[in-house]
Amino acid sequence: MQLFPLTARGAMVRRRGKVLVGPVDLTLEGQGTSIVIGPNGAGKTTLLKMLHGIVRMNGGSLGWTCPLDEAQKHQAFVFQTPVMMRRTVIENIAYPLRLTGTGRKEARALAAEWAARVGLGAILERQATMLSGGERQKLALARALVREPQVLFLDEPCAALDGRATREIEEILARAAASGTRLIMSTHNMGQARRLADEVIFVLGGRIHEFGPANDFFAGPETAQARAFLNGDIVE
Ligand SMILES: Nc1ncnc2c1ncn2[C@@H]1O[C@H](COP(=O)(O)OP(=O)(O)OP(=O)(O)O)[C@@H](O)[C@H]1O
Repeated sequence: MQLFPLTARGAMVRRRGKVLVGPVDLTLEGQGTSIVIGPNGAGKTTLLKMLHGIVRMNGGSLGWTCPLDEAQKHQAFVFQTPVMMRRTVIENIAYPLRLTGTGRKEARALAAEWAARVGLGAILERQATMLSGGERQKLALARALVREPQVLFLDEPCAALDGRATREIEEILARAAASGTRLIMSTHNMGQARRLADEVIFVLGGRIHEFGPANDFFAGPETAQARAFLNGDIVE
């Protein structure tokens, strides 16, 4: 089943009387990698969670080509600081499959396969809570990808990682994208945005300020705010 396009119309998240995101009008097609950028506090995290359907909206609508609960089954989300279960690496990766009814043996076989793909094949039996930041993020990616989601949302997955771990994570993401997984990801790292983006969503003050092909955006943003942001100026 093809979930896309994802369509947001006047979508809005408000908390304590303050608009955090919106109104957002956006249509995302089923191809490529969308990178969400913007200043601190612009609403990137809230936007991703809203699109994924895990924050309550206070207005507008969000729709896939199928009902939201059906669409949920084909989506995954990787958080900036993923939570590890107090179990082994392989059990953490197998867990989402077990939840959806896959038998133990098959779940473990698939988990081992994904662990190897993300470079954790040698530490299957290690306690996940003992992993380094980079290893945790790789585990989180394997745990998300093992379900073969159509779309993977990622919120700053490399924020706390060193260069090497960042490069390894980018390689995993590039492979996922090449095999057809739709990525929608926020980052503070403009180098990373340029490397991974097919399309850019520039968020400012909770709204989508610019949206379009990454090449166009980086070659010549349309608005003064986006130009200033790319220059490293403070943008409010
Ligand atoms: N549940 C909440 N209640 C009230 N305010 C919130 C809530 N969640 C987020 N905010 C505020 O909403 C704004 C947007 O937050 P969000 O985390 O989405 O931005 P961001 O662009 O991801 O920021 P950063 O780049 O710093 O991670 C911020 O001012 C934040 O403090």
